[in-house]
This record gives sequence, C-alpha cells and structure tokens, in this order.
Amino acid sequence: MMSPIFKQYQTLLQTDLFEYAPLVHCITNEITIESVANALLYTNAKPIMADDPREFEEIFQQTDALFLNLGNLSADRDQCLSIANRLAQQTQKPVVLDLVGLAASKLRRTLAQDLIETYGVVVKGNLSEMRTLCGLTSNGRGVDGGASDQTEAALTELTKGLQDLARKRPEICFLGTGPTDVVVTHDTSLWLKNGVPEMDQFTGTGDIVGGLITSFLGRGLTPLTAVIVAVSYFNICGETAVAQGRQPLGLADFRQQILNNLSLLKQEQWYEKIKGAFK
Ligand SMILES: Nc1ncnc2c1ncn2[C@@H]1O[C@H](COP(=O)(O)OP(=O)(O)OP(=O)(O)O)[C@@H](O)[C@H]1O
Ligand SMILES: Cc1ncsc1CCO
Ligand SMILES: [Mg+2]
Repeated sequence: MMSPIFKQYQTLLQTDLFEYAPLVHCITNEITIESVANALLYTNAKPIMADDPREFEEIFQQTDALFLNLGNLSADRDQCLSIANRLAQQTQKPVVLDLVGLAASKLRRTLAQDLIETYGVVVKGNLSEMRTLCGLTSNGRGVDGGASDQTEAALTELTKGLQDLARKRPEICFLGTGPTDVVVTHDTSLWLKNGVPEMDQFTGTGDIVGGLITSFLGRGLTPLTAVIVAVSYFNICGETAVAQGRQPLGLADFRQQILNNLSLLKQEQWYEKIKGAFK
C-alpha cells in the first residue's frame, strides 16, 4: 500500500533531489566526523568541516547550510557553536542543531537552550534526547536512546511535547529519531517507520542523519521535507543493506553496505518504500 506521506510528496520526490551539490559547513564531533563527511560526499553534497571562528565570515559566504552537533564539547567548541549559530541567524543560513547526549550534562542542556533561543531551523536528537528537550523523563544513556522512550505511549507523549514547543517556535521542524521517527512542525506531525535495528548499533547514524538533513536544507527544501527525505532515504539504505547481506550480517559489513547504498539508491525509486503516517 502507498504510504500517505509518499502520496503527499510524490511530485517532489520524483524530481532529482540530489542533483545540486550544496556546500555544507559542519561543526561536529571527532568521533564520527569522517562518517558524516563521507555520507555527504556519497550523496552528492560537499562537506567542509571547519571550527575555527576566525574563518567563519569567509566560509559563510560560500556555504549553503550549517550543521551544529553537540556530540563532543570543549570550551572552544562551545564558543564556536554559539558564534556559528549567531552568524547563521544574522545571515539567515539554514541550520540543523543536533542535541547529542542532551540528558548527560547540564552543560549540554544550557548550551542547547541558548542555541535554540538564538536560532534554529531543524532541531533534532534521538527520542530520549528530544524527551529531555521537552522536559519529559528520559531514559537515554550517554549518547544512546533508551528502549522505554520508544513505546507507543512514549511516542505519543513526545509528539505532544514537541507540538507545544513548535507552537512557540513555528519556524522550527523538530525530529526525534529511533525505531519510529517523530517529526513535528507547528502544523504537521508525522511518524516515519523505515529503518532497521542495526542502525542503532554503529556510532554516528544520528550524526549522519543530521548531516543529510543539512544538505537538503542547502538544496532549498523546506525544513519538513528536508527531514522526511533525509531520514527516509538513510533508513531505506539500511533496510536494503540488511536485505542484501548474507546472514548472520556482522555490523562492520552492515555499516559498509548502508554507506554503499547512500551512493547507489539515489539512482533508483527508493521513495516508493517510504513508510509513515500523519498524526
Ligand atoms: N531500532 C531501529 N529501527 C529502525 N531504525 C532505527 C532504529 N534505531 C535507529 N534507527 C534509525 O537510525 C538513524 C539514527 O537514529 P538514532 O536514534 O540511533 O540516532 P542517535 O542515537 O542520535 O545516533 P548516534 O548518537 O549514534 O549518532 C535514524 O534514521 C533512525 O530512524
Ligand atoms: C560516542 C559518542 N560520544 C560523543 S558523540 C558520539 C558519537 C555519536 O554521536
Ligand atoms: Mg542510536
């Protein structure tokens, strides 16, 4: 059966969404920086990883969008994320804020609040991180989401919490990732259902999603469609990797194959496999 989401966005999805190669400025964590850069390259975007504020003014003149990721903070990175976000606000450059490990420390929560107050176009994290953002109890551990934040009741609670935030900030699209992905703007809420459990078992999948969303903002998609396209494309790459793999599929092989698919599936009608529904 055709997903209502595919139906709604069919005309857009059938254009070549990957055609333009946006230059994407990323300030992200050292753990997964290479995965994010390659995921962008594999999908016909151009990454530049740059976190020295002395060059921001020049870099901002060249880039299409900005990715800010809280994964691995330091005093310098803290400053640099704030400076970049303020510049983005001043130049109205689309920005994705990735709230990695939000429940782990007060430092992350304070920084995230400051960044969001200044500016944001897409604000994302895993389901547990987004529960923390909404002031709901969160069962995340470190940078990973917790299973009890992924039940139907918890998803409904998070959707309501994000709707409250979106009413106050109608320009922002909020995304919580997990087995089901919750997407909320001031007038639209939906749950996306693609992906496989293996995607939670190698590091950086959330960071890759953040980078990909940024690239679609840089291609001029609205925040909502950039989120739908990036999450669904990556998750369908994961589903395809499992279907292609010999069982038992080791996680290093799964990682290799999902990354291969990032470069390959865009030539195919991947979007017909989108699963999800409006809420
Ligand atoms: N159990 C699952 N089933 C299906 N898809 C999943 C599952 N877990 C994660 N995903 C998908 O994997 C991607 C990353 O989501 P996840 O919530 O794991 O991010 P994250 O915890 O921020 O990742 P990381 O911190 O490792 O960068 C999303 O596209 C999400 O839909
Ligand atoms: C493991 C880890 N620690 C901080 S960031 C990161 C990568 C997942 O975002
Ligand atoms: Mg995860």
